[in-house]
Amino acid sequence: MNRSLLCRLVLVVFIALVGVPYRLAAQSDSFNAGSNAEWDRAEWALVHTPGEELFYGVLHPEAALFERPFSSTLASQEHERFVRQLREQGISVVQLREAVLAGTVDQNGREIPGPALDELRRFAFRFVTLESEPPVSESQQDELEKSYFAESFQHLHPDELWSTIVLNPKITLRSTGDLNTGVVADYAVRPVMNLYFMRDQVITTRRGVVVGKMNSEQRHIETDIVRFALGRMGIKPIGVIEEPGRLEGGDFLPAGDRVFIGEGLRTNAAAILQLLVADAFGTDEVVVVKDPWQQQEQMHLDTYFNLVADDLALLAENRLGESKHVPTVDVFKKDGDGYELQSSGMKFPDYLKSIGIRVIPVKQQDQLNYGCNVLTLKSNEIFVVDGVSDEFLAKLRDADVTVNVVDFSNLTGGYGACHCTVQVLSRKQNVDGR
Ligand SMILES: NC(=O)NCCC[C@H](N)C(=O)O
Repeated sequence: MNRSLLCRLVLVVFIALVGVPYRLAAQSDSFNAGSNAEWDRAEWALVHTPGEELFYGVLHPEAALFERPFSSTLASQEHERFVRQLREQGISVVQLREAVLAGTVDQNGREIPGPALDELRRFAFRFVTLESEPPVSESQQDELEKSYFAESFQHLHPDELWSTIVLNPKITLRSTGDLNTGVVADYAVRPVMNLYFMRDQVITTRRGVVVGKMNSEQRHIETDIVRFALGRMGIKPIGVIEEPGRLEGGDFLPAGDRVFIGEGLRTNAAAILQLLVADAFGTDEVVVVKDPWQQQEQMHLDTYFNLVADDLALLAENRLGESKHVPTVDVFKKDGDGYELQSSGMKFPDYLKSIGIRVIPVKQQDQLNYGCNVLTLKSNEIFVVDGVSDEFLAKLRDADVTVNVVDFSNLTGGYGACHCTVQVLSRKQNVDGR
């Protein structure tokens, strides 16, 4: 059986077995999210300046999926400066917190009663857990939650609802018998300390936003938060990845009439199949970059590869030549309503050459210092983090790339840089079509 037939058969069997696991819906008119190519001018971006949730992460970096110890206070300050720089570049930056709290507080910080606040309160309530030690029966638990606890939750200010969402508190009650109020609690939190990596919870294709599914336990609920925020912004996702799919935004790069999607440590074939079946990319070609080297320091495609212009890319040197870490590509082509597998197994650098993309090789030390994780503002203009070598910066400038250097000394401690921290929700297509 030839490959294209096999691929079609897989799609047909998949749909027959599980249905189209993917809800396509029209986008709201109020905000047109969509990104055609990584080198188009960035217009709107969603970010999150880390707050109280990051403090818990820096207490034990490895448990938080972080690279090394750093300060959460200094990381927040660096992020605020970065947001200012993005705005100076003309990008409309939306803070996740502002989107989540939209319509619930006035200019003086007073809460605004109404449907928006009710919805936020209901949403935030899902992020808090109440238990008893020793455990009580289900009906007693219900009673605990529905009456006293739910009532106290009604008094929380939107700021506290936000804290509930990012800290995920768990309260365990113990009786103190007749002493004082008769009860004491132990408090635990499961903070969303990786939330500032706003690239990862969703992908923005030329058709709109798709909500992903995070691979790690620490990041699971982030997609719910971002989805809620998008709703507040009037953005209706065109799809949501379902089990057993895993999709993280760092694996996705739109490139005009094709997209690159990494299949590796964080994103799996099941998610890519769902995206193909639903035509979520809306492109003629889908290039699946299969990573033979799955490890945390190059967890996503955007940690070792990036696009700076329609004919210029960055690629980690240890993904080139005869290295055993060279990825291969599966290339899918649009055929009628679906996609068919056109080729499989070509080496990624050879494929890039075949489509006219020049590669700037990024030395291992520069890759480790997040040299590939640049944010492309428009064709041939990028943000890169401080700490990469002068040699690398010179190579970029020799290739006519305008480079804006930003200080991420603490932020990179979380294992990511400029690209990882920004979800570009819309880019303006270049007039000449490039
Ligand atoms: N796109 C990216 O490469 N994001 C970086 C995510 C870092 C985060 N600590 C993680 O391991 O998921």
